[in-house]
Amino acid sequence: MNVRPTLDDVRRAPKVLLHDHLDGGVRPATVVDLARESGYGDLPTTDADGLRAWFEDSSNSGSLERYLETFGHTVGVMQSAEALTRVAYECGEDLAKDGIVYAEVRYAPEQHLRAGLTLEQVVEAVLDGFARARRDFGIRVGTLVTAMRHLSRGQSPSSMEIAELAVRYRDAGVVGFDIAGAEAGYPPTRHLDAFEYLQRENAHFTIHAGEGFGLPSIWQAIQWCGADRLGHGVRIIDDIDVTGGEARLGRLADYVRDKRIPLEMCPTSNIQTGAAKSIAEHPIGLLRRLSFRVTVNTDNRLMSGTSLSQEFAKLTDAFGYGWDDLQWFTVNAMKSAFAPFNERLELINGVIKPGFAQLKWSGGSPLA
Ligand SMILES: O=c1[nH]cnc2c1ncn2[C@H]1C[C@H](O)[C@@H](CO)O1
Ligand SMILES: [Zn+2]
Repeated sequence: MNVRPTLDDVRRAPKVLLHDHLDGGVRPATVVDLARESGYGDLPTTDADGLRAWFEDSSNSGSLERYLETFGHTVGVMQSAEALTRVAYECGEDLAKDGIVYAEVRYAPEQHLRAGLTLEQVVEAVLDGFARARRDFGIRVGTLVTAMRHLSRGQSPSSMEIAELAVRYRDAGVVGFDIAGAEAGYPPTRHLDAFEYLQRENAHFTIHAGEGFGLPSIWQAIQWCGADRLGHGVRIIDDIDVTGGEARLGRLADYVRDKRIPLEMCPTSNIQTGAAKSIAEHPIGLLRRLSFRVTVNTDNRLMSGTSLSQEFAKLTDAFGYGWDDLQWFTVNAMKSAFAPFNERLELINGVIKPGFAQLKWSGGSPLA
């Protein structure tokens, strides 16, 4: 019997999330609280429901640059150690309640220095919030520190300083590094020194690439910078020719698939920024059929009004995915995580596979 999981079923499944921004997942009520406490006066409204709607509406422009403008408000209220710890703790709680067992959450430390915190204080405040969430909700969260790719060269802190931060805190819960921000006009190679340093240090990193810009960005991220994973990577589709019914892969797409380079796909976010037209037309359908190493992610739960379970439920509706597909995406994500091998193995064999087995045989609701 083929069984299609409902949203409630998906929530119960042990899931893995690799691409989620700390400043893109703040609870609207917390943004309001923190604005009041810190005297931040620029919020478009101080009504939490109104603010939730404002973030979602403002993020639907079809442009990555406009989408990114909304972060001014979340970053604006995350300028103290207390605020950062609270946001991280609540993030851990929300992810755990969505059934996530392992997550990697990213943020740009350089954006949280306005009230006088040092980079180290920012990192430690966030780690503290996630450590508390682990104690209270059992969820394991590794953090990625992000450098903003559009900041001018030579500016302080540089992407190199953020990379050094990742290495300094690698044994304390920072599992990797990332670059984010506007992609067009800001190629990954601007930060080559940081990526080369991380490679020499045997450290992990992912790069937002193939979202707001196409194949050259993906090519640079992999072949110049040595990215372990691609943030989004949706535009790899431009290197796949599907005319005539059979998919023909170009050299770059072939390489990405052959090397099992993980794609951190974020369907709803891609529609909001114009990287994909609709869920039904999202490249994830084809890429999954072609067995790329695809993972499913949220990107920014606040801006997209979403959760990982909702992303899976949308895909299930659009592509008819069943439990086997959901487990495949989840195991892909766990295999691709920056956590140590033993921890990944333990979660796959001890938590994910038994959890899905139980749901498959008892929890699923039969297809109508
Ligand atoms: O999807 C994205 N693409 C590029 N940059 C992004 C995306 N989502 C969030 N960001 C930026 C805005 C945040 O302030 C920053 C760090 O989390 O990363
Ligand atoms: Zn992102």
